[in-house]
Amino acid sequence: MTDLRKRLARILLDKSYMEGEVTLTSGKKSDYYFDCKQTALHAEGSYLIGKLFLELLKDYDIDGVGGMTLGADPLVSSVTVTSFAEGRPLPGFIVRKKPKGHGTNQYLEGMANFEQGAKVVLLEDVVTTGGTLIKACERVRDAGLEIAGVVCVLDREEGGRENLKNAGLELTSIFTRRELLEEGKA
Ligand SMILES: O=P(O)(O)OC[C@H]1O[C@H](OP(=O)(O)OP(=O)(O)O)[C@H](O)[C@@H]1O
Ligand SMILES: O=C(O)c1cc(=O)[nH]c(=O)[nH]1
Repeated sequence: MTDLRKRLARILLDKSYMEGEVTLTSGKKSDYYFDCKQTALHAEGSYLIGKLFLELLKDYDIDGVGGMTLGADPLVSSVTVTSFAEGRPLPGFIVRKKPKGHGTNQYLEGMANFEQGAKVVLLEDVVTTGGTLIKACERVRDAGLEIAGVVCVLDREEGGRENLKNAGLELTSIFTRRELLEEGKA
């Protein structure tokens, strides 16, 4: 797994890291940004994310994974495909930012693969304040699922872990920002 982490760190730093002033989802300003989708939609990046998330999930007794669109969409697919290939099939679901508005008018997509009370882990690409994950968790609980954990590719170490803890959620990450920069150097 060390080798996989190193390879993922290189792709993240190469494809996803950018410097320059940006406004974040929370409205905060930052002088750097991780566009994680560039890595999650890269062939090897997608493979590595699936493998490393599954490794983080190996001790979780869960029925599936999900996450808030759009960042989590490719992550959910990576994990479902990899889980099948590795003999531990985990279905996935996606949480919409707004209810569909017509047809089923639902927030969650993919629910035919889940029963009420199913235990799930929510996936996230980048955590800054944790606000997106907290909102996703509310919607998932409202739909009758149980949250067994929250995991992300990158924890920017800007208070998200603490905010999630205050909301009763323990964050696990493939990388903290510090770890990513260390791994990328070595
Ligand atoms: O921890 P937070 O402060 O909530 O910030 C992190 C969120 O911000 C980004 O999503 P964005 O809102 O840009 O939406 P997108 O994935 O639809 O592009 C990212 O994908 C996370 O979901
Ligand atoms: O906080 C955010 O909105 C955010 C930060 C970041 O580095 N990457 C991202 O996709 N969102």
